[in-house]
Amino acid sequence: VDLSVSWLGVNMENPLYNASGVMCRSREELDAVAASAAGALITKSCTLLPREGNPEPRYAKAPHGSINSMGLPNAGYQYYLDYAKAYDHQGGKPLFVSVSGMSLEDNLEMLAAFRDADLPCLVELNLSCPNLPGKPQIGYDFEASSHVLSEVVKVYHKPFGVKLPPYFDPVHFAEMASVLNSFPSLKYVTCINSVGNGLVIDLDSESVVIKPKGGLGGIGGDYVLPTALANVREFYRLLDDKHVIGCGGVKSGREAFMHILAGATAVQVGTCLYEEGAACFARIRDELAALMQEKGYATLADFRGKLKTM
Ligand SMILES: C=Cc1c(C(=O)O)[nH]c(=O)[nH]c1=O
Repeated sequence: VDLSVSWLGVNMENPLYNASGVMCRSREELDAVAASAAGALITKSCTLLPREGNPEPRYAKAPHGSINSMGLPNAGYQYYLDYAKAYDHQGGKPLFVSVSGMSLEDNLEMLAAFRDADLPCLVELNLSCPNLPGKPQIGYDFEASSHVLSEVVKVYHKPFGVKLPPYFDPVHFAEMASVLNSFPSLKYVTCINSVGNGLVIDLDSESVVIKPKGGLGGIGGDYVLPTALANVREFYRLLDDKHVIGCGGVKSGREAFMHILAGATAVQVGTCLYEEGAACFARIRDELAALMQEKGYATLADFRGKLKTM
């Protein structure tokens, strides 16, 4: 079976890569993803200046997934720009850079810097960080999203992507799709970011499990798979001439297959990568290949977006 996928000028030997935020804050972590069986790699969302992030513990494993309120800890955009400048784009795997400025001005300054560097990597604007105390997720404000994107495309003229929060209402899917469709250079969306502000309680200690925000944090893992699949499917259906990248609940070839069946061009792994390490990519890749073999599919295109309805 052929697991390769080529899209937006990038060629991936398989559709799997890390979810932004997991195993991608330092060059050592990024190199580990590049050295693994992953088909691509994406950086931790970056801000204008380095950030320590929220107080620890800020990540916890939960019975069916994870909770995090990292608070956007990152080395600052220059660090990832330098990594992208030094990266072997020809021989290496596709590199994506995630940008999540603390303000529109910061985002525009970072995007201008990536524009001027004229690198082959694709830039992804994060509209959905749920863990900055006092900062609403841009993606939940359709007018704000439209304004931000209008300003972004004035500065950044190359194809780019956005990381979206999960939506839970058909009207919201339609509204956000309408906003996104008005930006032709926006060529892909990644669905979904963590399901924001969940609360995991430890019964023995009768306590929350992370320190920031009274224990509230973004939820990932098995808990979010149905929501992730719905977002992939709805945006696959509603967006014109854009790719959808699936993220959420992928821990085996099965969920990767589901995301692609729902329409995903490629698939990211977050919680499972955090817990299992980079070996998960070879395992999930082989499981996906076996499933395709079993079902008689030779390529991803044979079943991409072909979810049956009743
Ligand atoms: C960029 C910040 C994010 C963070 C974080 O750094 O807290 N966690 C997430 O689950 N998603 C994010 O988008």
